Amino acid sequence: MLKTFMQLLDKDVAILRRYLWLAVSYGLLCGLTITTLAPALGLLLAGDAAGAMPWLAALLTGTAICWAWRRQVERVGIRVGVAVLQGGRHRLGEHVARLPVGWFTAQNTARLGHIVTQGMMSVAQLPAHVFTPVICGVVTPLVMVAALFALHWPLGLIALAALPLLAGVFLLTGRIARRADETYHAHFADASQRMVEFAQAQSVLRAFNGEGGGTRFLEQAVERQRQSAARLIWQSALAAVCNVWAVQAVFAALLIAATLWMNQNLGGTLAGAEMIGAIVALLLVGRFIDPLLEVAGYAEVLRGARGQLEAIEEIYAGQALPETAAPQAPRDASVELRDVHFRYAPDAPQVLCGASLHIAPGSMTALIGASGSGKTTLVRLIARFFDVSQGSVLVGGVDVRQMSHAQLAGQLSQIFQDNYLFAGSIADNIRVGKPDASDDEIMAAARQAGVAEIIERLPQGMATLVGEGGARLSGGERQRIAIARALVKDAPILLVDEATAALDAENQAAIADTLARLRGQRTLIVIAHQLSTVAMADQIVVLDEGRVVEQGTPAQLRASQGLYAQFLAQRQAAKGWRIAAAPVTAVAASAAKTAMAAATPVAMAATEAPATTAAATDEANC
Ligand SMILES: Nc1ncnc2c1ncn2[C@@H]1O[C@H](COP(=O)(O)OP(=O)(O)OP(=O)(O)O)[C@@H](O)[C@H]1O
Repeated sequence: MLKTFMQLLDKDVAILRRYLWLAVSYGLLCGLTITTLAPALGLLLAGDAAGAMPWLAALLTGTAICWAWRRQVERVGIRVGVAVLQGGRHRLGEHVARLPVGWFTAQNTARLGHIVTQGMMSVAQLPAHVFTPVICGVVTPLVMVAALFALHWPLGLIALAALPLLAGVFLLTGRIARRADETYHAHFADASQRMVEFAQAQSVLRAFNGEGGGTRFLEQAVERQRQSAARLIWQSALAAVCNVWAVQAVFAALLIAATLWMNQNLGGTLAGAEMIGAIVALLLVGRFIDPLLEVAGYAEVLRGARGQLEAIEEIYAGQALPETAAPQAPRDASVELRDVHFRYAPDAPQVLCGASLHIAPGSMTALIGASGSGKTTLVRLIARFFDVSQGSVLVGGVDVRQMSHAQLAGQLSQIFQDNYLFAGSIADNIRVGKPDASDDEIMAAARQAGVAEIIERLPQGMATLVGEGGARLSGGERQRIAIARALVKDAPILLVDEATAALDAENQAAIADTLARLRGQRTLIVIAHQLSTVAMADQIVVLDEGRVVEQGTPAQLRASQGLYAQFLAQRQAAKGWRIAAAPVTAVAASAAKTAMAAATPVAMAATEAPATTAAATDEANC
């Protein structure tokens, strides 16, 4: 628990140490103050009021100091909580930002959301509201054990033996409810994820609702959450009752021992001082039990918080991609893959099996292949979303693992299918590519990406708000803004996933036009879906089952009668198309026209090639 707190606080950890020191010394002070009751009461019962005065004065002073000390403990506890909320979220965010993109599964994303919104708040409240009474509830009885020993050693012995016994009971009951707690949190995260999915997938759900409940997944998740919540409540109540019973059992044992001692005195065998001692001991027993009851009451809260802290620990356990201590600057805008093997997880099938290719600076490369052949994975590896399992990826002649994150990011711009627009204006979203871009630069990128035509139609132009995730725009408009954002960055290498499936012909043409304009200015690596794009490439790379099976100019591949030539022939047979080996400028100029006229994606053709699935792409195939 403390380790996670220290991780969250990092440089602010000194405040946690100060808090712990204050809380422990507060517990000690409380214990010492309570024990002054013993001589004070003893002397008063013996009729020595004058002798009791210094002890009563000590009791009063101790109480005043305890009160002031407690205020100080709480103040510092609140500062720890504030530091957790302010710095902890930030540090967790920094850690998560360094994790490979593969970490962001739906489950991890939901868990992160739950931690940042709810978990962090509960954790931040712990020092001020939970740790103080718990620390005090552990330290104070320890001091009182010494006092009980001094009064009557059998009582001290029972009290001492009770402490590890109670700790054992608390741990046991904590373990019983812990599994229920873990299940509840897992189901809570799942239900939250399903809720978001439900909201986002309304169009799909409504389209299929008649067929019998697309909401089934959400209903099942909510039901699982309800059941696990009921189990958690039941088991938590049971644990709380067991804890209190255990403390009451200790109280009963001490009471019996003290009463027996008193009975002995009533029999007249012991002196009056002993009798007074027994009465004082009874009082101390009561004060010994109070803090323990408080700890028992907080055991459930602590267990719940432990679940949150463990979830934070799991996030911290995610391994960031290693950064080199001696980064090397890229020499040019080339890209090279050398015998790259890759799988998404140790037990997952191999996705790339010895892929090698070289992309010259300033050239345009079209990646094509059947669905699942590894095109997106290959591009992700160039951007170092993950590290290769074997082989190497070089950007500008330098292994991406030997470059700093900033150096690599400075070389690359990306336009992927899942381009996300932030809630803000069109200009804000374009500026994400280059935060210090001038208005002229933003406008130039907007023009280049065809955004200028969009803003002309909008009354607020560049200041138009796009909504969360760009929800107020069409798929094509979002795509163009994402292109402008990538262009304003002005990186020498542009990675493009030509997501045209959801775009209309006009937008497809705009994208094709943009690519044509950029040709020769940057190194373009395009997962090509349009035959027009493929045709304007300097080089085509055909992937099949994670391997580069063909590589060359469009003319060379047509002539080689391989996979590329096959699907070209299929397309031509189906549509009567002809991809002319026209000069590049002519192709570029006709790109928009081609896309408008035919718009048959390469991916479609590629799916007609021998089917490739992740399951088929296993070790044996590599
Ligand atoms: N995050 C991931 N975790 C595990 N496996 C993945 C992940 N992303 C992709 N895969 C698997 O890797 C294989 C290659 O996927 P990839 O997306 O690279 O193919 P692709 O050629 O781009 O396909 P498409 O044209 O359909 O987009 C597929 O079998 C896919 O299931």
